[in-house]
Amino acid sequence: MDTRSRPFRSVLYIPGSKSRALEKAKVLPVDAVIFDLEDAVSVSEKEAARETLAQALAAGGYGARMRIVRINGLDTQWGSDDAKAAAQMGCDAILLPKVSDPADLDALAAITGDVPLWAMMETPRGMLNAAAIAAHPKLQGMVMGTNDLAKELQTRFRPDRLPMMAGLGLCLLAAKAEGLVIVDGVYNAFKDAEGLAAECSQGRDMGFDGKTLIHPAQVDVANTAFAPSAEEIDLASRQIVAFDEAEAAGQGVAVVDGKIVENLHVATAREIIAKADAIAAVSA
Ligand SMILES: CC(C)(COP(=O)(O)OP(=O)(O)OC[C@H]1O[C@@H](n2cnc3c(N)ncnc32)[C@H](O)[C@@H]1OP(=O)(O)O)[C@@H](O)C(=O)NCCC(=O)NCCSC(=O)C[C@H](O)C(=O)O
Ligand SMILES: [Mg+2]
Repeated sequence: MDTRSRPFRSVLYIPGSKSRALEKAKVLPVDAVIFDLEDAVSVSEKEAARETLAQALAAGGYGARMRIVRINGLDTQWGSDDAKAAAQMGCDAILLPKVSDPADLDALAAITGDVPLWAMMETPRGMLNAAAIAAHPKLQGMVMGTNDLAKELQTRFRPDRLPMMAGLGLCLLAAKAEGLVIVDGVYNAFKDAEGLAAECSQGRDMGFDGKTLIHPAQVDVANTAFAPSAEEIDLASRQIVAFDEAEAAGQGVAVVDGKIVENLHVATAREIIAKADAIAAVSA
């Protein structure tokens, strides 16, 4: 499936070192998995996790879920070997942490060849260079790293995420300008479904494609928040019908529920229907 036409409502991090979690992902209704070799794996397990992950991916069983491998940074002692190994794992993309400059992606691509790349956006310099990073020819998607960003910015976590907004906004603009997928950061309190739902709702309103997650308990909340609602699908369907009828009658504008519907609204309506169809396809 083409990356832009597949859903990314729920993108679950799985530590590459945890065989049980690697197995569990095969039955979870997630749109994508980030197999992590970076922060979720302790220093003492780095090499073993690389091998465990290679075996899990070789065994397969992840179905339609997009398989993304997050390696350690190339400035670490594991990064280069991770990159070489990930390029042979048959994954769908490789995710590089702490991308601050397009040259970081050049360095990775020199090792990984044609494998599509994703970028963790989580440093102040990365925020400022978001447009240039998004324009990298091998880049397919961006993932917000809001924990690292908070650390670098020395901000406090707030429910409204006000201190993050400049960075989130810059990355969203950059990703949208280049037609990339962009996924929001994690919600750390994985037992707080209400807080997660509020943050997912905010992320959806802002235009993120989905949410990165750290625990299976978070999956249903994200899948619901980032899917078109029944009301949105119903309205989109009626807008398309009304606009088609208006056009057939030689008019450029229709009215639905007291609001005008122009060709740009119909384009959005068609995207909503396409997303609902894509979700139905992966859920079947
Ligand atoms: C947070 C956890 C350490 C909690 O683990 P645990 O105590 O084992 O949870 P449970 O007992 O509730 O687990 C129940 C079952 O679910 C499986 N499980 C747990 N987590 C996952 C997962 N992420 N993927 C798949 N399956 C998972 C358990 O194996 C249990 O299964 P079973 O026994 O068969 O029922 C743990 O959830 C965890 O390690 N989560 C991932 C943490 C992580 O990946 N962190 C790094 C990414 S966040 C980040 O770095 C973002 C970014 O870089 C930034 O800067 O913001
Ligand atoms: Mg991080």
